[in-house]
Amino acid sequence: MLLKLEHLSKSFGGLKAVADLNIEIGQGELVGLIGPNGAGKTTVFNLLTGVYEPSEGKMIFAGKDVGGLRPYQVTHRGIARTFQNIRLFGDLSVIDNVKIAFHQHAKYSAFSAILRLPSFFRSEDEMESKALALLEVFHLRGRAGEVAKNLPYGEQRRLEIARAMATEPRLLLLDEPAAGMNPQETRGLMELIRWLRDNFQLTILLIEHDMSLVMGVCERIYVLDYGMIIASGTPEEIRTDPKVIEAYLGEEAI
Ligand SMILES: Nc1ncnc2c1ncn2[C@@H]1O[C@H](COP(=O)(O)OP(=O)(O)OP(=O)(O)O)[C@@H](O)[C@H]1O
Repeated sequence: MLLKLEHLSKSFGGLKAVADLNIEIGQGELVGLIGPNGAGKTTVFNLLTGVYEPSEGKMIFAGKDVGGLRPYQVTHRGIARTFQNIRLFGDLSVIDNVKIAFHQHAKYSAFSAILRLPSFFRSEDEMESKALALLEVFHLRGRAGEVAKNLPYGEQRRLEIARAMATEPRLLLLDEPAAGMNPQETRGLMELIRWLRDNFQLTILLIEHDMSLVMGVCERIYVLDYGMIIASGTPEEIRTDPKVIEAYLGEEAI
């Protein structure tokens, strides 16, 4: 098991945003986390990445408790994320956005081996080649010199994932990666997510409201409502679960 959340809870004052959560994710799995607005999904990511400390419970990643670690320590352990609202260095070039992320990279990685690159980059040239190789993967190499904020929205989202990948994670957390994308961009994103998982020995946990993406790429799905898991299973099981339909999907989804 790569990630195990045991009785994880987070309270804000009287509000239990996450309540007694139990989640297990195996190496290489592609798992979805869905649920209505305010269900606690982003709070789970904030707990996992050290933004918040759990009120109760444990988070075991790669056999070690990551509860109470600072965000940079979590990155070093091999967990990376993207945000619901894109967070890039808008005034910097596309390639500089990636280079900055290299500085926070994790120790463990299949990344360098896959791109056939040495795992250490002593010179600026080496850093440049590694950044370009990564941009190539995300079909952004031609944009390397452009200012990040000038990219079309879908490309900014891809750049955000590229930056997360630059830290060489074992677990990638994607918070609404399809938000604001048109259907064609969403289809491209689905292919990219599958490709990343398959080629980087990556495990992916994603939050998403776009059901075509969730049902299309996830092998397993957890459904949160009021901080609690109300269902988990395959996309087919989730689609037809009466509790999920009532709390989230609505009758029209059937
Ligand atoms: N820092 C905070 N302080 C107080 N309450 C918070 C804080 N962060 C989240 N909450 C509350 O916790 C609950 C869960 O919020 P969270 O953002 O995790 O939901 P979500 O499932 O990600 O929702 P959405 O789909 O709208 O992004 C909400 O009621 C929210 O208002």
